[in-house]
Amino acid sequence: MRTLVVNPGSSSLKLSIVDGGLQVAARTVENWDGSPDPRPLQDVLAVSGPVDAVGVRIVHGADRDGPHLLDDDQLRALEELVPLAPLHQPRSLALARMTADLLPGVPVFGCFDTSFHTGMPAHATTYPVPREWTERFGLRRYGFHGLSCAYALRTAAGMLGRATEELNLICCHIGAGVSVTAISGGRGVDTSMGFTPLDGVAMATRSGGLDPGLLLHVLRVGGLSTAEVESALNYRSGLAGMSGTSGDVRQVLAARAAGDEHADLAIRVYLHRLRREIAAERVSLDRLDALVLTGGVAEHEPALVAELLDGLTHLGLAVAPDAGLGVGDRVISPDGARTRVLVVEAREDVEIAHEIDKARFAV
Ligand SMILES: Nc1ncnc2c1ncn2[C@@H]1O[C@H](COP(=O)(O)OP(=O)(O)O)[C@@H](O)[C@H]1O
Ligand SMILES: CC(=O)OP(=O)(O)O
Ligand SMILES: [Mg+2]
Repeated sequence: MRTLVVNPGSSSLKLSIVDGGLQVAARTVENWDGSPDPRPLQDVLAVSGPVDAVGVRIVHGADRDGPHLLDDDQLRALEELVPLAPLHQPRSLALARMTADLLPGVPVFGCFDTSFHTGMPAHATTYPVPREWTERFGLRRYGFHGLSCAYALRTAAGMLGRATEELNLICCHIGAGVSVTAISGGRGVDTSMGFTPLDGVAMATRSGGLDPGLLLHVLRVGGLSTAEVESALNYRSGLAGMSGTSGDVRQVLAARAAGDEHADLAIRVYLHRLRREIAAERVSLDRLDALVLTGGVAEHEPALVAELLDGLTHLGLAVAPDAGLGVGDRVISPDGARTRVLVVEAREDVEIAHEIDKARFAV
């Protein structure tokens, strides 16, 4: 079965045609401004020819477990989640509508970042706020990057020769969005992103978790509107906000190498928060088999990965001295290490096509 996968991230639009688990055509728009332009879709379809299904990555699916056919009712229901993922949800829904128009008669499925985390225990999903708020506002930790985690888990299991259900992993997705997830029994058991993908560690342009008192202070003394605060936390924080350079790790690293002290501090904060979160996720696992690093930064910045791991030796994590030279999915921990460290290419496209194949076969 041939599937067109549409993956709108916060910094890029990734289009991929997957057939039998393999990518047969692809098109990536880097530094994507979010405009729903049909041309990249038309280009990739011109290369691949007809497709049997479309899979759209949708970041917020609330408690939806597995792919859903995106009919008008589903799209309307998913529209209600826009305020909980303002960077992603509108883009995904616009693209779902556009592909349905471009490919009449081809089923369009939504596959959700949240599905992998729907089995999280209540002690990980519940916020310590008045119970009345939890019920009235539907507050809970959802977790995101679940399609990436599911693919990383399947790949790690293959690399380590173990069944997915028996592996205990920490998966760090380090792209424009960054998250850390504890995985056990084939599912997420705790994760750094929360009710929204703004929580957790520092990201390219997002702040990650903050002291709620800090936000109250800024609102009280700064006279800022909700929209101004939302925009600052989503687009002008994280690496971009701290460095004043860019949210792109490549540019911040270049500025640091040129002696820029703000870029240097930004990288130190970014790594410190990642290490803190990795240590925090460790408490949800009775044993850690492997740390899996995935996403554009993990895949392409071996020196930064080595710097990250340098501060994690107390968790039994280390990188082999010659690890930086590898490409593709690889083990980077030293030979014989009890806890392995893996770098796995983020392939949400392959995972989405896999989920749709499974769902259609089950019908
Ligand atoms: N050689 C590289 N190619 C692409 N991205 C890179 C490279 N080196 C570092 N990166 C980082 O990876 C980030 C993109 O990661 P990716 O997982 O593709 O993001 P997303 O899917 O969240 O848009 C870029 O912002 C950049 O900082
Ligand atoms: C959930 C999320 O942050 O996704 P991305 O990294 O693609 O922006
Ligand atoms: Mg991504």
